[in-house]
Amino acid sequence: MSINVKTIHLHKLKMRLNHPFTTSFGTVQDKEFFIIEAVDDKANHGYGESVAFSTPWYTEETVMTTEHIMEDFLIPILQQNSWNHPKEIHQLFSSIKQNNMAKAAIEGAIWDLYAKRENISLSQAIGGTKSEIDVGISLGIQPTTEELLKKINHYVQAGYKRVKLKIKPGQDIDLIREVRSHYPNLPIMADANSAYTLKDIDLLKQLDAFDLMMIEQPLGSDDIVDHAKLQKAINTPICLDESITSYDDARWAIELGSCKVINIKTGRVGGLTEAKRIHDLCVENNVDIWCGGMLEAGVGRAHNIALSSLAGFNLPGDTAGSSHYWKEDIIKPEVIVDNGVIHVPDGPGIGYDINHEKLEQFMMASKEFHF
Ligand SMILES: O=C(O)CCC(=O)C1=CC=C[C@@H](O)[C@@H]1C(=O)O
Ligand SMILES: [Mg+2]
Repeated sequence: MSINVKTIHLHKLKMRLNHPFTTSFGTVQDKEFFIIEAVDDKANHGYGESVAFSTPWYTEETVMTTEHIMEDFLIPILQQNSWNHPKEIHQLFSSIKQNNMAKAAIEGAIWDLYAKRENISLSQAIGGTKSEIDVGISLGIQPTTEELLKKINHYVQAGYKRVKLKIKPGQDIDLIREVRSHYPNLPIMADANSAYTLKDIDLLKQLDAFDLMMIEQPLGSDDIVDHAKLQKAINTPICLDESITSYDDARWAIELGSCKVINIKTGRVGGLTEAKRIHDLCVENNVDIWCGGMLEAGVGRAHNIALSSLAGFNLPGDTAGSSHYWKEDIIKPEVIVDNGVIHVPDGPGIGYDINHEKLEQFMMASKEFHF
């Protein structure tokens, strides 16, 4: 059955995070992004969310490049070509290089629309089987170690299954040692967001003493060669984030031995279809996987929950509850974490309703494109 899209809306929103999020390369507090709303001939509404930040510090994309690519290239491709299933969209968009977050935002709205037309959940539509997913918490760099320990305590009490700490040169070994001394058995991981080079190998070797679950993206954001050298030299498993932007990136990294874990984010890899291919590849090769986060609002979070319901996601993801990020989210009900677990919704599509009042409240602009 073909999907007869009538309109795509690009709603631009701005929402303020409860707490500024600081990494090795900057701080985010006000998040601008797009909610993509695709409407079909039967008045079904599918939703996607763009995850690029306002500055290109995580990948090359920004809120403005996302808008340009969606409006001037991706939506016209959908208007000018015939297609029947969301699985075809990643291939259809392949004439446009990179710009994966723009592609994922549009493809995500079409996946949700498809699932709603079929009256199945998004999880079911992509082949998910889990009814519950385990979640961890990602804590940005804090002003003091006392504040970090206070936050860790809060999330450990709430049942989160692991804690991810952001590290950077000067705030690494001592910080991890301190946290580990307070929590001898807590599953802890560290994310460096590319803050180190191979010259730091002796320092990175010291991490082996703290029994970390993994170290995420210690080296260059597009590197897999130096990561392979580092993985041979340290026991701590390396998890790649920024370096994996496609199925082929994952295949090459696995072949080279650049990592033992992959963090899959739909935005970074261009959508759910590619994310699922990477999932399948990791399962075949016994590579551990978990679902990363991009400080999403409710729509993006719901997509992450559906993705995490695929059987191969064997480690807790960065999909914390709505209230960790926002005073009020744009979905109803909000995402609730119950003792470290999220129950995967089984209603049609993303399984959460849009809170239209909140959507309007946070909307800065809106454009529509007719088919
Ligand atoms: O809670 C989340 O959504 C995860 C937050 C998080 O760790 C990240 C979000 C965006 C960019 C990065 O700094 C980082 C990551 O690298 O995984
Ligand atoms: Mg990361």
